[in-house]
Amino acid sequence: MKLYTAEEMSRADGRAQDLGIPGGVLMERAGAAMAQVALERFSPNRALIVCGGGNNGGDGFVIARELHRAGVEVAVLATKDEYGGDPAINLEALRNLEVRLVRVEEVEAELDRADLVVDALLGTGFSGEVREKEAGIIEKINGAGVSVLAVDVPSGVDGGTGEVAGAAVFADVTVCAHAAKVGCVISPGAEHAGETLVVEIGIPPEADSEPSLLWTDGASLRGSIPRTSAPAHKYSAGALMVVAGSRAMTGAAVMSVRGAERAGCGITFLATSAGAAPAVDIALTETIVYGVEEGEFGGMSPGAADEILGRSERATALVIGPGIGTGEEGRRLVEAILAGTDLPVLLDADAVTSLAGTDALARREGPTVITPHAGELGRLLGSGAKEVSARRLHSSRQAAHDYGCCVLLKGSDTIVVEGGKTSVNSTGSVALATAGTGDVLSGVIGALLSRGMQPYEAARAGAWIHGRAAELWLRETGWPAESMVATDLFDHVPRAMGELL
Ligand SMILES: NC(=O)C1=CN([C@@H]2O[C@H](COP(=O)(O)OP(=O)(O)OC[C@H]3O[C@@H](n4cnc5c(N)ncnc54)[C@H](OP(=O)(O)O)[C@@H]3O)[C@@H](O)[C@H]2O)[C@@H](O)CC1
Ligand SMILES: [K+]
Repeated sequence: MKLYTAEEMSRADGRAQDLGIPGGVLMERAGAAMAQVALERFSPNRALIVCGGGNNGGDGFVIARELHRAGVEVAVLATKDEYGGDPAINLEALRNLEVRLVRVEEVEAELDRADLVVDALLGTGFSGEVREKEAGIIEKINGAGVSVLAVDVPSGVDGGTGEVAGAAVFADVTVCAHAAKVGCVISPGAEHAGETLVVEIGIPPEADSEPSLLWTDGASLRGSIPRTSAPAHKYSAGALMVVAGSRAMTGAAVMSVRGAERAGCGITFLATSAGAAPAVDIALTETIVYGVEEGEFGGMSPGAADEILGRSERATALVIGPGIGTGEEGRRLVEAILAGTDLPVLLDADAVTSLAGTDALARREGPTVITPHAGELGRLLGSGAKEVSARRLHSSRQAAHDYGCCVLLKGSDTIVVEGGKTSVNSTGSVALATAGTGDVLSGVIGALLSRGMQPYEAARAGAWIHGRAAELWLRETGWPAESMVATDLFDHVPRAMGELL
């Protein structure tokens, strides 16, 4: 699937028109294809088409004409007094056909009778906060409990970022013209979009440009995972040092290491607190477990950094963070390890949190991936979880820029950013919203780093494999998503990875 921002879409549209394809033709094809989706998905009897003053509204007029032609009883709200260009032409056709045009005061009554609303109020020409009049219409649509098909992007969602500053339509299906709009796949816009579909509208490949955001699907990763070829030994297949766990959190260490094993590490080492080591050792048959000096709170003490660095001599990458605990000791330990190695490092969970307010990341020259969720990134940036959740694309890009590392922002729309590159992951399930899945992810990406993948590619691939493993578990068990536990992922990580080879 191709992802376009509003600017990229309007560039492609402009180039198509420069090539001699009239804008009206694009609008006609968009509207006709979207009407077809409406008919197939919803089999409506009575549809209300809500049309704004721009080309999104113009698409809506075409949809209205097509639904009318198919025998659907159609009512159209046109919010602008005077239309111009292609929308005006299509509105005129509706008048000639005597399609019912309703006033904004009649919207509530129409919503009561409709079994489908087509939201063609605002498209890619919108950003910021919806004005009062349109916000009122959006609230009525959301309150009506009627199925909603959104045209191109749910009205009120910023098509280029997924940000929602005020009122925004909640759609069941969003049908995008030519390319999926970024705002439909990044939260919170993604939750407003429902299912996102793309229809062709006649823009030729000659009009396309390289998108600034990549959709991480299987095809974009196939062949990127290094294979172990003969002659191989356990170190050449990837040797990962995992620095994880504390007395209170032994599971995090186990899950990170086991994720790494299944993602193909030749050998795994674990450094954990001396108190946690015996329990962890029993759970990790294939791993070399080092119980290191323990600090005050049952975690590893900063003084353990030298031993950990020494034990990492034969490692090809490190994972630091799962279950190590936050606080002063954790911070000093992480800083000391980072200062002592140029190996590729993945920092997760507590390690990310503990680096807030330090320059340890910005100073570091070795390849680095951080894998925070919104709360952890909020603490790191000093902006808070709410701000990160509202501006996920902006926040992950800011962190990648400020800290000069690869950032993987977890969520249903996992975003990976490094330098000028940004991607959004395509796999996953709500099943992953359970304790320990993040630890597994750190191990999977750590393994890929240890096997020689570059940070951005390792993070993209790891996120895809992790999400795909959850999908495979759901498919195989048929169990409710809520019943999955993180350890269920282990058996499915290899199969997910197998799909990329
Ligand atoms: N071009 C293409 O590639 C193709 C585009 N296509 C379609 O066109 C769409 C893009 O059309 P677009 O550019 O005309 O903008 P659009 O989304 O209709 O928004 C403009 C309207 O929004 C209004 N408005 C703005 N801000 C507002 C606010 N805060 N609160 C309230 N209202 C606000 C603004 O009002 P104004 O400020 O002018 O009074 C104006 O009326 C695209 O999504 C796709 O569906 C397809 O037909 C095929 C090819
Ligand atoms: K819309």
